Amino acid sequence: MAFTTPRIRPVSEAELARTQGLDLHGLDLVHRPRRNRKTDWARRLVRENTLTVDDLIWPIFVMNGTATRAPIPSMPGVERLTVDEAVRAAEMAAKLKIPALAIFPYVDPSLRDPLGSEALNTNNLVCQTLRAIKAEIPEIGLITDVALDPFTSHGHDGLLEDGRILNDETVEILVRQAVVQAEAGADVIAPSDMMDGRIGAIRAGLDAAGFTDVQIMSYAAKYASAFYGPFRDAIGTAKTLSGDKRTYQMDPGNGLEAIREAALDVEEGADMLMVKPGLPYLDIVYRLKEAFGLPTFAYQVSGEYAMIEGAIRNGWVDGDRIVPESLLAFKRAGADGILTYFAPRVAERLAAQG
Ligand SMILES: NCc1[nH]cc(CCC(=O)O)c1CC(=O)O
Ligand SMILES: [Mg+2]
Repeated sequence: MAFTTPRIRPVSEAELARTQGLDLHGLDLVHRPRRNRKTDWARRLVRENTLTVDDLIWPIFVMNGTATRAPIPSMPGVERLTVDEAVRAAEMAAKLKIPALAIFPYVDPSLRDPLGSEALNTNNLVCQTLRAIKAEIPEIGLITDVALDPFTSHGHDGLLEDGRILNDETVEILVRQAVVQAEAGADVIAPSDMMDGRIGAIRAGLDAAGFTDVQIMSYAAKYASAFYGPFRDAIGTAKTLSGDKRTYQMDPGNGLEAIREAALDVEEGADMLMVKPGLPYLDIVYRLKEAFGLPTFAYQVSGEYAMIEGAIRNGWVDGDRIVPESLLAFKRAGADGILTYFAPRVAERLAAQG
């Protein structure tokens, strides 16, 4: 029989240390921040920021056809939806109380041309989706992307001439695109093109067409980022894009420039600001919220989604915890809401928690 030392009472770690010759003294502390973390109720009581379903905007991808969902390989768990499926998704989102959807089209390649003409077709995929959702689920907010990249054969957000992006000519088309979207039922116009002067021009165009109540959420600080890779797979521009977008999207090294860009958009009439990408640019979210105090949003973009979801699917991180933590970080930085592909999953969890 193995010999075991009988224990009269449990020995604390501190006592054990003492028997081994370590002399431990208490600290004479007034401040012990850990007191506020001692229990779950105390932690909840002092928590500065929380994530709620009201913080979520769900970006969805739409395509032609009926009753079909097509997986996007670089965004596991995300699918392109035909318009009827998008209506079902909107219904599910409204049930979960997600405030708004952001709509992005996969435009049939045969409809793409150098001018992005299909963007102005009043019956294009975006307009069809807007009308279909508005008819059935009027209570959900609909945000549309203003930029030409889903519609151009070269994959750029604006018009190209000898490899140069034509700023002012592009803005003229974007104004018409915004009006076409507003006519089809868009509640919020979100220009993601980064042309100079487009916010003021779009505001004037919307007002002249009678859409004074349509809001503008400006992608005020949008960086030229590799984190958009999977999105370009989703809308089918990854292969066609000629060159890169560094003459209009911002240099990742710049912070002060984001404040100047946002100041112009505020002056030109933006109702809300957005920063994109999200987690790698939280300093920009913080700075814009501090500087302008406008409703400020962040886009947790496709590449961020792919990184997190890829790690979850490999079992490397705990998805139930890492997703809400990543979104809470945006709130802490000052964001009023987050565009995230995790929106329905998070909304479901929040609803289950009550
Ligand atoms: N106007 C383009 C646009 N609108 C939203 C995204 C990216 C969103 C994401 O990566 O999830 C992009 C990509 C780009 O600029 O090439
Ligand atoms: Mg600008």
